Amino acid sequence: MRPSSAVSSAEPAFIRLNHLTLSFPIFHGGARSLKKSLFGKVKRPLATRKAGLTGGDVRMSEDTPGVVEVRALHDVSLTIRAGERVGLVGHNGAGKSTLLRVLGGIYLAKPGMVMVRGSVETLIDTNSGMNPALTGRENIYLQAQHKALRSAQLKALEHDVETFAELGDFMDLPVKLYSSGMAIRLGFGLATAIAPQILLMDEWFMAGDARFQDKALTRLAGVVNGADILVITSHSLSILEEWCTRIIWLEAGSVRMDGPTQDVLKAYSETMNTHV
Ligand SMILES: Nc1ncnc2c1ncn2[C@@H]1O[C@H](COP(=O)(O)OP(=O)(O)OP(=O)(O)O)[C@@H](O)[C@H]1O
Repeated sequence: MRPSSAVSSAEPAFIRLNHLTLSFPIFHGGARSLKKSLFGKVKRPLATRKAGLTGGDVRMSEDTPGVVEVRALHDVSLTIRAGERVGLVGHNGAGKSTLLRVLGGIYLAKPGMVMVRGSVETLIDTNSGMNPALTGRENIYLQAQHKALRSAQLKALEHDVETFAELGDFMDLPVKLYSSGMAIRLGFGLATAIAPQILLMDEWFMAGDARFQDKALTRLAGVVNGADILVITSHSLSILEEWCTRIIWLEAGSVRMDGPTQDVLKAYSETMNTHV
């Protein structure tokens, strides 16, 4: 099975976010010492600190009194249409992975704030969509079941993933015994076997060994060509330059710049260079 044909759908893929804000509560009112150390001296949200360094905004919740939260995304509005290859950049903790997880339905946002149309495949967590108690092969069968593949398609999927992942005997051992690199091989092979309309990808796939990275990039090219929309987060500007038509630069959970790849990467690099 070649990773090229997108799952057919009557309508082109489409993503829209409307004023999306997403926060993680980090402790409740009882934990006074942490609250005191965070807010005791400044008496105002740490959001007022110099932006663009690390993490989202640590602040007192406006909705739940006494709760401190990390605001990972703040008032993010954007539209991504079929044919766009979007890269997410930003400092550590800027909100890139959180945004990917929202688009992948892993974090739930309020209805009306997130609209995703089209089949979605995520390359976000090494084990996402896999049952660690099952063998690699059984996980392939599980995916085939979810996708309602017929017997011949299942055989093709099994052959394709097995050949790509090169796990040898481990294909018939439980995934929980795999190293992280081995889990990536299987997860990547499975997620890229049938191109979705929307591919959401974190840079973790680069964690494989050098040979795997070459194979992964070749395979990915097929998937990207088959998918309507790619959203990828990476700290590698060369990968983003190569793969993306548009870059969204996140800073402390907000969109700082959104535009053509060259323009945004230039501005981003200049700012990053002045921070070091
Ligand atoms: N499950 C969670 N619980 C609490 N806080 C979280 C959680 N996930 C993310 N955060 C916080 O949300 C903010 C954004 O994190 P996120 O992982 O989206 O950043 P990122 O841009 O992907 O960073 P990196 O480049 O380091 O991978 C960070 O401040 C992080 O501490």
